[in-house]
Amino acid sequence: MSNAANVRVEGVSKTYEVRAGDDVKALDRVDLDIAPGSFVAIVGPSGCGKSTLLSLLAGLTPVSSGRLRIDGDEVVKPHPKAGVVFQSDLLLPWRSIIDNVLLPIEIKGLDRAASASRARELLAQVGLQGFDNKFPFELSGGMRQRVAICRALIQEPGLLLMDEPFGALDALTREQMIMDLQTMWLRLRNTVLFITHGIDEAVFLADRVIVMSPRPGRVDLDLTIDIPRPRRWSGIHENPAFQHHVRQVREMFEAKGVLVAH
Ligand SMILES: Nc1ncnc2c1ncn2[C@@H]1O[C@H](COP(=O)(O)OP(=O)(O)OP(=O)(O)O)[C@@H](O)[C@H]1O
Repeated sequence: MSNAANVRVEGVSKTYEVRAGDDVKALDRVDLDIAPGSFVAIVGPSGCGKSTLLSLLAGLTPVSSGRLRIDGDEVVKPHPKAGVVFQSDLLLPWRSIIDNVLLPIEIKGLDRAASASRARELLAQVGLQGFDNKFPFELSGGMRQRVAICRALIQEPGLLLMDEPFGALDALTREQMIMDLQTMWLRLRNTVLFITHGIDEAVFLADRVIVMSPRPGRVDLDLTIDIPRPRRWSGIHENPAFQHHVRQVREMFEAKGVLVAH
């Protein structure tokens, strides 16, 4: 995608002021420079500030200090180039599938009719042709999450921010979605920031895996994953490069006491 965005995180800290004297420091001076068109996964223990980082980049929460930039623009509100997918699909139950996908177009006051065929095309690409006029309650969890991804893609985001998008799915559906996401990204080549608890899905999908420390989150490890693409999930666990990178992440978690070695 020619509009793939560059992301810069410059010394970003975030403290939530819950009540006086009881502040929560979620992120501590995080620096990241994400090249346009790269797929970056962020893994880290629960509560280390992964979702916070994504929410800051989405322009939904202000930083406490430091600076975030998307294509050079300081992020102070949702950036027009960024699309977001959360763990829960957040579809509107009273709108049909196609109307859910077209929601961002309506919000931006763009021409709905002009985008309807693109919406159908996106739905077809994720195996949902013919579902346009169904409603969210008629779809499975995996199908709904595909719709949420289409809704983010309708704006052709140069930056796709994904917060544990497959966390709520069963193992088989998750596997299929991981493969589908790779296929989609190989076609679009936009910049993806993908947050996950799954070390295997991070190493499988990403060009770069960022490992964060326990709270307050900092960057502990920045790994380049150079396994050729397209990668195949079946058999990946026997791939020596894959095993090596998974081990590197696990060893960092063990060193930080996040995982206990047996
Ligand atoms: N709106 C908020 N107000 C106060 N504290 C918050 C808020 N959002 C997050 N926190 C706190 O900030 C810390 C980081 O939370 P965050 O959700 O970013 O972590 P995470 O790494 O995404 O966790 P998980 O992997 O469990 O989803 C946690 O201690 C959390 O309780």
